[in-house]
Amino acid sequence: MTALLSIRDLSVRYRRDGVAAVKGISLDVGGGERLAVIGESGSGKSTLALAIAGLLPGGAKIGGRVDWFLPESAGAKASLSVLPDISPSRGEIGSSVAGLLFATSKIGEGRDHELISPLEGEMSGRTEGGATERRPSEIGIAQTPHLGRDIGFVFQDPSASLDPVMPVGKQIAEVAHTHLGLDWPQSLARATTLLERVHLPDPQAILRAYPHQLSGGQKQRVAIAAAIAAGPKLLIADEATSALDTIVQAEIVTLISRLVAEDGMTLLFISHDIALAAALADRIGVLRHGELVELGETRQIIEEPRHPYTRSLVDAHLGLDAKPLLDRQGASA
Ligand SMILES: Nc1ncnc2c1ncn2[C@@H]1O[C@H](COP(=O)(O)OP(=O)(O)OP(=O)(O)O)[C@@H](O)[C@H]1O
Ligand code: NI
Repeated sequence: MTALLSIRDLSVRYRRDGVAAVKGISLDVGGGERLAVIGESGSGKSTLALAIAGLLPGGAKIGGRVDWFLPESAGAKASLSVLPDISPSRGEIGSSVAGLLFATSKIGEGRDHELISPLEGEMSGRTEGGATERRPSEIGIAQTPHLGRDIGFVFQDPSASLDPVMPVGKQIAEVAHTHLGLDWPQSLARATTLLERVHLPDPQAILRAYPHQLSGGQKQRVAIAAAIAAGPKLLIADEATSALDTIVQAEIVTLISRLVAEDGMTLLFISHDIALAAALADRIGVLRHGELVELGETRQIIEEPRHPYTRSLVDAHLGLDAKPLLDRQGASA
């Protein structure tokens, strides 16, 4: 399996004097694989996801590196420029959750050296006012991802990623328009197709609906449609089903699984729920207090966990529910 991205010795500290939220994580994510990362609240799952997507807040201190191996047609070559890049849109990303999915900024540009400084320095990507101080790249030819185009990000709360005053069809179409260069009628047609693909009833009506007119599950389907609208290589779902009831949760997991297979995407599925992770992942990584304590094939993690903590997660689940973890299937999506 060819790696899509390679994470080496990644550490993130939100505060200079604070403990690291993730510590020394090394991990390769293969192209087309479905990797779940599980762990209890506060174990660093979101921090890892945000670091990969280049979405950590400006004050975060990052060590280690993340290298991407995007196909020629996708990621732009890393910029070796050391000129300051003053980008207002980049500043917005740190401050606003709404619109992340639709961010048009080239968040990844030149980021291989910004995101992960070889020194444990301040993250240089977003200083106040959006000014960027560039460091010469350590990596040189590595390619860098753009949020929206190369990475689709689905958050736990769909309301946070959808604009409340814009019809959802327009929000999805904008992603296609921005990243694929489609004209507006083509972008709207793509939005309609995507609404069909996420199994929303009456796509023509939903196209014109506002987020508040949709249920939580429907909003999450819209958020997923927007996340995949530009055909990203990597889909990151961070607790994307946690706010939904069990049945809708299973439907959304099945939906994500189908879309990932259909589009040949790589999936990073973040969850505190080992059963959900087992239902769709090829491999599972277990985070505890910011460290990756175990990483293995789903079957090995469930049937022969090596780390005592993984074992306790599996046992705790089996104690609650006798259904074998590996035999679960999501409901139809
Ligand atoms: N913006 C932030 N500023 C300061 N500390 C933070 C910030 N975000 C997260 N942390 C801290 O970093 C650690 C890891 O948090 P993170 O959100 O990555 O965990 P998580 O596994 O995603 O948890 P959850 O399951 O609750 O979403 C926690 O101690 C958390 O309090
Ligand atoms: Ni989280």
